[in-house]
Amino acid sequence: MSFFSKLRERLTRSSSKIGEGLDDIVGEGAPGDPEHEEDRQVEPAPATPPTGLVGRLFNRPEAQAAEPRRALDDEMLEELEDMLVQTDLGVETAMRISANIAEGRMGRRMSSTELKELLAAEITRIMTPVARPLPLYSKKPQVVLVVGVNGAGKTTTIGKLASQFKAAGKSVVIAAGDTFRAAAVEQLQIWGERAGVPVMVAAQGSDPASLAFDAMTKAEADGADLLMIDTAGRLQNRQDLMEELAKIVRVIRKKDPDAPHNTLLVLDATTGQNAINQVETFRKLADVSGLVMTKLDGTARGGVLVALADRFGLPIHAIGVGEQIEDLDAFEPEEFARALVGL
Ligand SMILES: Nc1nc2c(ncn2[C@@H]2O[C@H](COP(=O)(O)OP(=O)(O)OP(=O)(O)O)[C@@H](O)[C@H]2O)c(=O)[nH]1
Repeated sequence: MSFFSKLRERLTRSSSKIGEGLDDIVGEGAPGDPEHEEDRQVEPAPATPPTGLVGRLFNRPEAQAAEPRRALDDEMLEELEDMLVQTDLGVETAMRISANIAEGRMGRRMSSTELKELLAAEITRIMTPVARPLPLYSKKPQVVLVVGVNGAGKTTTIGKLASQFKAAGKSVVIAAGDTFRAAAVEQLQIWGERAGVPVMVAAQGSDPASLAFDAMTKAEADGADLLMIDTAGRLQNRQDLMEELAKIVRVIRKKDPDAPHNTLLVLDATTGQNAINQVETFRKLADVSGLVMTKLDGTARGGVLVALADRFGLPIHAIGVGEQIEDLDAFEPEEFARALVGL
C-alpha cells in the first residue's frame, strides 16, 4: 500500500470530522427552513450530459452535480470558522483560512466538494513551506538530538528513522539517553536489533551527557554517518530537563562545535492543541530545528499539524501513521491536506 493510501485510510477520523463538518455546514438547515430555503438548493443534473472532450472536461459525476449548495454568507463563514477551531486548526489559522476562502466568493452558492477543494488548497499553501525532509549533511557523524515528552513516540521514531537510514546505506549509531527509564532503553535496544544498528546504553540513572560523549566517540571511531541521541522527556521538572539537555549539547560540542546538527521535537498528534504548548516549551529548553508528528493514525486531531505549521513555521520532517518501521514517511503537504479534508 502506498504511503498516501495508508495516510488517507488512517487519517479517516480527522478527515471524516472535517469532511462531515463541511457536509453539515452546506447541507444544514432542515428542509423547509424558511430562512435559508433559497440558499440551499440542489443543483439539477444536466438533462443531456455533454460528450467528447467537453464532456470529459465539464461533465461532473451526477452525484457531484446533485450536491446541495449553500450561498456563502457571514453565518456560513462563522460556522466554517467554528468547525475549523473544533478540528484543532486553532483560532488564528481558522480565521485566516476562512477569510481566504471567503475572498471574492461571498454570495456564491458552494457545494461541500468545492469547499473541501478550497480548504485543501489553503492547507497545502500553509504546509508547503514547512514540508522538508530531515536535511542530511556530509558531516560525519551528523548528530540528531531527539527531544519530546515521554510517550510522544521518540523511541519509535528513532527506530524507524535508523532503519530507514540504514536501508538507504547510511551507518547509524543510537544513544539511549533517557538513562532513567529502563523500559525506554530496552525499547531502543529492540529497535536497534531490528534495524541492525548499534545502541549505546549506560547504567540506569547515569549521566546522559557522558553517554552522549561516549556515543560520539564511537560514532567517530566507526565513521558513522548519523548519531541519534534519545533524551528524557520529563517535563515535571523543566529546570532539570533543561540542564540535562544543555549538558548533552555542551559535551558533544567538545567533539564537534556544530553539533547537534538537528534537534528533532517529536509530538503526539492525539494530544491536539497541547502539541502547541509542547513546541513552546521545548523551544525554550532546546534549539528545536524540526518536528516529527506521530500517531496521526486513529486520531481525529490531525488538524493540529496545520496550526503548528501556521504558527511556528518549523520544518515538519516526517509523520508517523502507525507502529511499524514503514509507518514513518516524509511529509507531503498536498496529500496530507486532501486526506485531512476527506477528499
Ligand atoms: N499508532 C501509532 N502509535 C505510535 C506511533 N509512534 C509511536 N507509537 C506508539 O506510541 C507509544 C509510545 O511510543 P515511544 O516511542 O515509546 O515513545 P517515547 O516518546 O519514546 O516515550 P518514552 O519511551 O516513554 O519516553 C508506543 O506504544 C508506540 O508504539 C504512530 O505513529 N502511530
